[in-house]
Amino acid sequence: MTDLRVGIVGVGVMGADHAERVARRTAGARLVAVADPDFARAEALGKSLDVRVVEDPLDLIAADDVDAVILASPGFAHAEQLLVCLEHRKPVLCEKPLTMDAASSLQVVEAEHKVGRPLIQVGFMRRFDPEYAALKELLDSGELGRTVMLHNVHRNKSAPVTFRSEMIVRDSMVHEVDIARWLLGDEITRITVHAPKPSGLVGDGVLDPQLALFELANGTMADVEVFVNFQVGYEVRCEAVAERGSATIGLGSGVFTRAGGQWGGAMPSDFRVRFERAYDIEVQRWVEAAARGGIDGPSAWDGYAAVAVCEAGIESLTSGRPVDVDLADRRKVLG
Ligand SMILES: NC(=O)C1=CN([C@@H]2O[C@H](COP(=O)(O)OP(=O)(O)OC[C@H]3O[C@@H](n4cnc5c(N)ncnc54)[C@H](O)[C@@H]3O)[C@@H](O)[C@H]2O)C=CC1
Ligand SMILES: O=C1[C@@H](O)[C@H](O)[C@@H](O)[C@H](O)[C@H]1O
Repeated sequence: MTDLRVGIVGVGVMGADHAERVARRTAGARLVAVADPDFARAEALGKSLDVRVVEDPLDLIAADDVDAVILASPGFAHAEQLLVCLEHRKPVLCEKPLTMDAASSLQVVEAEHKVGRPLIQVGFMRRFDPEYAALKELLDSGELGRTVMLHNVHRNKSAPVTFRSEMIVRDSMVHEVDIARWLLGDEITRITVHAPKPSGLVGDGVLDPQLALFELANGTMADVEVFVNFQVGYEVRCEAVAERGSATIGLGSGVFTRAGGQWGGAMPSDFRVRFERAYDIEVQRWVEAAARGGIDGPSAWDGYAAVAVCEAGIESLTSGRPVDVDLADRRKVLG
């Protein structure tokens, strides 16, 4: 079988990481082109990986020698670029968030539905992380009884000063939104987001950290602390509490030592280190699915549902009150 010819749109932190992954360690795929409005950045990467550089992202999507696309552009660019991928019937792995608001995400879901087959996979890579996958398998086995709630922690070492309060919901908490829907097996119907007095180490007016509570249609609940300027390192934990026991993941990153009266281990510096294996598996499986013309992971609907929850979360952060999630009826949209 010939290699899937992949083009990458947006080659900042995540796009450059995916470019390296596709070019050097993904079987069945060949990186053929990169595009970024920051042409100098794209050119430097294109040169180092020996691939074509395209100035306009929409030209890359349309190019005849690109079979499938990875969108690692900023969220504000996703809606238009996704619609162009659909127009050209190109499988696309789109980094989260799907789009910036629920209305445009729903338009994307509807446009994909009109095409008649799933072409959009959303970059919720945690579903491919071996620890999260093992937790899901354990919970689904029923060994611990019915799962009743999740406690999550999501801490980044630091975030740029431009990372505002609503971005903490839309760009960071969105991962727990997806994980809660996936592990607990239902839609989130209500979200409350609170913020304590902010850390003194964050930009003026930025509400960091935040504490959120998700209520799901099946009566389960999940909480999450998101703290994007934690200073220490990258830490993502999840404890699932079930009727007959609990299970925690995220403690074992790096070498976990007990010595000299101390316990602990190295902390990863950021998501590229902690979730390296998850991104590798995600992209490998997406390449295999895209070569068959489809997806193998979180769908456009998953992306839309997460955006709808985050939109309600941003409203809750502002009002301090629980906000019901306004989600379209899946059966009506997808038939
Ligand atoms: N799954 C995950 O763990 C992570 C996902 N992300 C997601 O990846 C995407 C990119 O984020 P980063 O790489 O951190 O951002 P970044 O700011 O490092 O890079 C974004 C790149 O996109 C380019 N760009 C700007 N406008 C564009 C447009 N209209 N079309 C194409 N490219 C454009 C910029 O010049 C820049 O090179 C976002 O959707 C973000 O939420 C980011 C970090 C981790
Ligand atoms: O998606 C990601 C970033 O965009 C976001 O800014 C970080 O908070 C997350 O940990 C990372 O996984």
